[in-house]
Amino acid sequence: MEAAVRTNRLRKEFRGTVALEGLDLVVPAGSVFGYLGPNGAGKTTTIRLLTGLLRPTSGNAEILGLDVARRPDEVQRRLGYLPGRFVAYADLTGHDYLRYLASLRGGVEWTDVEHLAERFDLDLSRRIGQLSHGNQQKVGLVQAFMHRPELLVLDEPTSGLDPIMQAEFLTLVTEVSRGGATVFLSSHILSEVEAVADTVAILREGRLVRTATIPELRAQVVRRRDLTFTREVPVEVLRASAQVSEVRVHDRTAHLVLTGSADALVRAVAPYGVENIETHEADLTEVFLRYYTDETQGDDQREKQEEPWPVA
Ligand SMILES: Nc1ncnc2c1ncn2[C@@H]1O[C@H](COP(=O)(O)OP(=O)(O)OP(=O)(O)O)[C@@H](O)[C@H]1O
Repeated sequence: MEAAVRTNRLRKEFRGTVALEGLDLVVPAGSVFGYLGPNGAGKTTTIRLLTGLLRPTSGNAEILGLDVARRPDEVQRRLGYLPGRFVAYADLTGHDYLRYLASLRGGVEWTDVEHLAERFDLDLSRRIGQLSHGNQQKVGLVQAFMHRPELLVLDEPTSGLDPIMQAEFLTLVTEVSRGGATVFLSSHILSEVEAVADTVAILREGRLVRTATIPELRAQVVRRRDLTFTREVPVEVLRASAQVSEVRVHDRTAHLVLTGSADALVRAVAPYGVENIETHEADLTEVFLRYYTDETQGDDQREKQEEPWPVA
């Protein structure tokens, strides 16, 4: 598999603080890769290592087949990079600033800049210092995309954007990805990652805790139903059901984890007098948050700790 980004036991320590430990990442060329983790997990540190702005304590990173520490200039020329805190020259207009960057970089079609500014409803004639945070962020986005890079490394790109602009950004990511570019996207917003990413990596306390495709994570979403019966819970029927993987009983209510069809289950238990069905639709957020908080415990222990009802 061709990798746009590959890291090998990448490690970064800041005077006694280990920000990143033994990171082995492979980002397939042409993919949209979501990079997630709670505050302080090491996402920005990773991105600064990938873009050659920091030197690793040990290990290495390759971008588009180039060793970043050895060839930072070439890496930076070929990337599109949006830093987490985008700062530009406040006294320049968006137009003059982007012209300046385009002349430094070379290979920029000015019509691409104009189209991007139009898409993001960005007024290039205003001084950057007078723009709102969200509009400054748009200048950052335009400079990251304007030279049609093969790889985009974006640190919290939708920070400050309103929902319409967030949606526009996601459309742009999808378009460049269809065009063959790779997008490495760090984010706190799970829904946007879910909407565009093929693969996500979850980082916690400087370590990678999971890399998975969105369908793999979706398969972990637990569907729960609480069925209350008019008389005693038909425990054996529920346990024998192919639709159910877990049964806990409290009084006349069965708390279930569904693995199959809810309709089939309801038909199977209808003769036993179902009084009420409550649905708890979990979403991907629940899966992500499990990795953010206590992944080290593993699923078995978690189940035991969360057991508020007697197990049938
Ligand atoms: N220049 C630095 N000097 C000292 N410690 C640093 C430095 N940069 C980052 N750190 C530490 O490294 C760890 C990871 O920080 P990093 O900014 O990479 O996290 P993050 O995942 O990007 O967080 P956030 O989501 O809050 O932006 C933190 O403990 C942070 O305090």
